[in-house]
Amino acid sequence: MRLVKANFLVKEIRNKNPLKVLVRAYSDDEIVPNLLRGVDYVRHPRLNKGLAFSFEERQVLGIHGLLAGTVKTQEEQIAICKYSLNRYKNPLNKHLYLAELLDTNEKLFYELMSTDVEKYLPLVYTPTVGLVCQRFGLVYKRPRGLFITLHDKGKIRGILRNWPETHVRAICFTDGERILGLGDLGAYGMGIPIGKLCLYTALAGVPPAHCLPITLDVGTNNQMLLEDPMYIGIREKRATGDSYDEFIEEFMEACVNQYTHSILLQFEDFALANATRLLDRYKNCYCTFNDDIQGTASVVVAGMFAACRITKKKLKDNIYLFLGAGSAGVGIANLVCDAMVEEGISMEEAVKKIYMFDAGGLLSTKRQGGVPPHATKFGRDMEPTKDFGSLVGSLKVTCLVGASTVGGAFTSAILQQMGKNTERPQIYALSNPTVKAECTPQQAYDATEGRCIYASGSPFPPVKFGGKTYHTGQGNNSYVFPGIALGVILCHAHHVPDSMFLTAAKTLAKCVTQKDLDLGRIYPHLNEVRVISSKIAVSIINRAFNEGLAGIYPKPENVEDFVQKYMYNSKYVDYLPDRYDYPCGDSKIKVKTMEELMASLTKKTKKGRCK
Ligand SMILES: NC(=O)C1=CN([C@@H]2O[C@H](COP(=O)(O)OP(=O)(O)OC[C@H]3O[C@@H](n4cnc5c(N)ncnc54)[C@H](OP(=O)(O)O)[C@@H]3O)[C@@H](O)[C@H]2O)C=CC1
Ligand SMILES: CC(=O)C(=O)O
Ligand SMILES: [Mg+2]
Repeated sequence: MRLVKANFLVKEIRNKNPLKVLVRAYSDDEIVPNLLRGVDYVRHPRLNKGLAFSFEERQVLGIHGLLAGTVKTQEEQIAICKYSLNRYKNPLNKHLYLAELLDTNEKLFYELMSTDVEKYLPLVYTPTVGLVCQRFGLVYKRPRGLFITLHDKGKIRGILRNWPETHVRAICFTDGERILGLGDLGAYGMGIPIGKLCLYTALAGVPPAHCLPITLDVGTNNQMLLEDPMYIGIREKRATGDSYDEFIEEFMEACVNQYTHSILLQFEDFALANATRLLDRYKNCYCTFNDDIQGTASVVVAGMFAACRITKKKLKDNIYLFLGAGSAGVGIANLVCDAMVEEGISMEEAVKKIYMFDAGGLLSTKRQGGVPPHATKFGRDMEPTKDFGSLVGSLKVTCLVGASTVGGAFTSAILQQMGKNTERPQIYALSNPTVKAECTPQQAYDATEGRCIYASGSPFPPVKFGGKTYHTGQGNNSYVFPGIALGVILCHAHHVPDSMFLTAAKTLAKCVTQKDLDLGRIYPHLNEVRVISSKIAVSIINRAFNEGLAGIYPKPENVEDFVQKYMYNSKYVDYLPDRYDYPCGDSKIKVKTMEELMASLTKKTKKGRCK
């Protein structure tokens, strides 16, 4: 929501004092709050500017005296925020400071984020968000999203109506069962949709008012939480079977009924048993995607495309071994196959280049219990094995992908073997948060004589090797899901097919510069991500029109402009534009300066026309 124009309606002038006015604020796309008093501009995080209200604004809004006698620019305020943040040593405290800022001054929060995304992202997202979720009972202060519990069955639409924003365009929701690599955190998982949607705005400029975080509280099987006095969710074992499915079904329908069929529904951090099943059920009838399956696939394939420029090979020239054959692992494997098919080999040939491992060992058709249904495509007709390390050597793996939640699983022996298999081994340690990473970049560089191409799900400090410093990149879906969402929202896409994730991967890979590659990263600098998101959005909109999936007509003449115009601007708005159109009684006052405004108001009040 951008306040482009603020029209002030005189509602009441008490004691003939034209400065005490009640005002009504309009925006370009909605009447924000219907009737605001001046003080609401200070109290409402969306409108608040702190000490940046000019003296004129303070007079007109009747807030003079509520603020200290100095006017500070947004830039000066940012400097104070940075100073305050630096004083906290603990990331959780830094997060709490930022959350407080968001709750009091939304624009200042997003403007601060925009000054250094690389620095602030880890505080609102992984790894700190993992800690936030684990402590959510302590962190929780005020509603930043909706909790819908199993006991609300039959009333979900009514709960959606309670959300105060009317222009919701995207919902990110979790049932809290697989929060990062931390497992079942039940209602404490709320930190994830809040964090993800914060990135919609910070990384892709989707207006905050258009985003709704939701936790579907269906219970938890985490005994520690069930016994935790601070736990904020329902104290029941997780619902399963029909009870769970009916609940999800009602939720999906309620969202569409409340916000129309073009509402974007992002599944986040569902456990494997539900993630693929629900995506398959809903992807062709709702505008929906699963970030862990599809978003992750997109970012990893982008990294692989960029890595091709280093290895001088194609995707089809690699042998891939995955540790973890869950939502992320199988999602990536499927998209890599699609990309290899585009390189000219058959799907059958592509699948043969991929080997997958889960907790039960190699996905072998001969193993006891067979291959899980979501991964049957990757079942191998090989002897079962649980010896991951030996497979790395015997298969001559060139690309190692970790999405297992097992921190340190890529031992130095495994990494050394990767260095023997190929000149430039690719190592993706994707599990989050940091402690769950399959290896650190330093370990990967040390074990491969600095020859590896590395990416991790969570950020790591720079690597020192052979007298050089490398800045490895973050293979995290945050590079793609905000931009994809931006495109989908803008063109009212009917669905979000896998092809869109491949499109996003190609767009992201093109943004990687030679300088990035030289620095050791296969992703662009995070501080570029807003521009990248807008490029991804453009490519998604073009794809939606090409595939007949766009819900708007006609196609905008200039898609870049179309995207830019929508994107949220975190700079403060001047609430007193230089020409007021000031309805008063049955006539309008047209003035250019504050002095003219005051003079006109006083004149009209004396005549008794503006009571
Ligand atoms: N970087 C990024 O952008 C993203 C990172 N992730 C991270 O990836 C990790 C996995 O996520 P996701 O796929 O959704 O989770 P899932 O629960 O769907 O899958 C986990 C997989 O890891 C396997 N696994 C567990 N323990 C072992 C073990 N000891 N040895 C081998 N395999 C094992 C599981 O096997 P089994 O089923 O047999 O138990 C399963 O196949 C998480 O840490 C998550 O944070 C996820 C999405 C995005
Ligand atoms: C990044 C992400 O989505 C996850 O770790 O689940
Ligand atoms: Mg996730």
